[in-house]
Amino acid sequence: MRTVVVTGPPRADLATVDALAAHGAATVHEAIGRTGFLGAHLRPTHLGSRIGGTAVTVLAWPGDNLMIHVAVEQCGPGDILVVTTTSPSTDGMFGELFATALRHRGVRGLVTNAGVRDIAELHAMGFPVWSAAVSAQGTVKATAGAVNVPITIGGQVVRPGDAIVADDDGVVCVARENVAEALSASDARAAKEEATRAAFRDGELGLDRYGLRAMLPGLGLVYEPYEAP
Ligand SMILES: O=C([O-])CC(=O)C(=O)O
Ligand SMILES: [Mg+2]
Repeated sequence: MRTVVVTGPPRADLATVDALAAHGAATVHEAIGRTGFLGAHLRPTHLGSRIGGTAVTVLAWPGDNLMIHVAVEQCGPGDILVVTTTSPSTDGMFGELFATALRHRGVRGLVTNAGVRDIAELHAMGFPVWSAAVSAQGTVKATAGAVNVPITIGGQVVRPGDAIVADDDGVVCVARENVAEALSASDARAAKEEATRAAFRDGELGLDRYGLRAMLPGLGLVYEPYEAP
């Protein structure tokens, strides 16, 4: 494979990405029409992080982390490194040394559908990582791949400079040209959910609030409404 390194992709506006990330992955995913989700197989190595940032993408060979070393130099403040391999691999190609180098450059986290390691150290550092596997298996540094080309994870295309929102619910990608629109849709969804939350707090049922009760007979559902004592 020919190595492709593109410097300085057009990045989504970071202030808008930050506002988007505050809504969290599930809200953003819903607000943009249930698209952009990178898949339930990507899990955080430790719970409790919610980050947003702009993607620097890596296409590496399985069992080979050379291109992550190449990519580190392309990363700047507000970026999130997003790594895939040319064929499936669970090898631990990223760990606390890379996290240390990325943090120095202002990178906010790592997303990969391959494997990572040094979980205790990553946790202690508070460096957020989402991966498809955890593995002590080491990797070589031998094969050229690509940095900052469009990649695919979970059927979702991630282009350099796209917005990434990641938290305990998983990872969502928003195309960089759609970030402002995604933010207003997420703001609207959050306002709607706040009103629903207040109604639920007061005892209103989803069956009534969403107009579902009228549908039930048509679905053949026979039920007795329950009157709480
Ligand atoms: O160096 C490696 O091969 C990956 C790793 O464990 C680290 O980044 O700490
Ligand atoms: Mg290590």
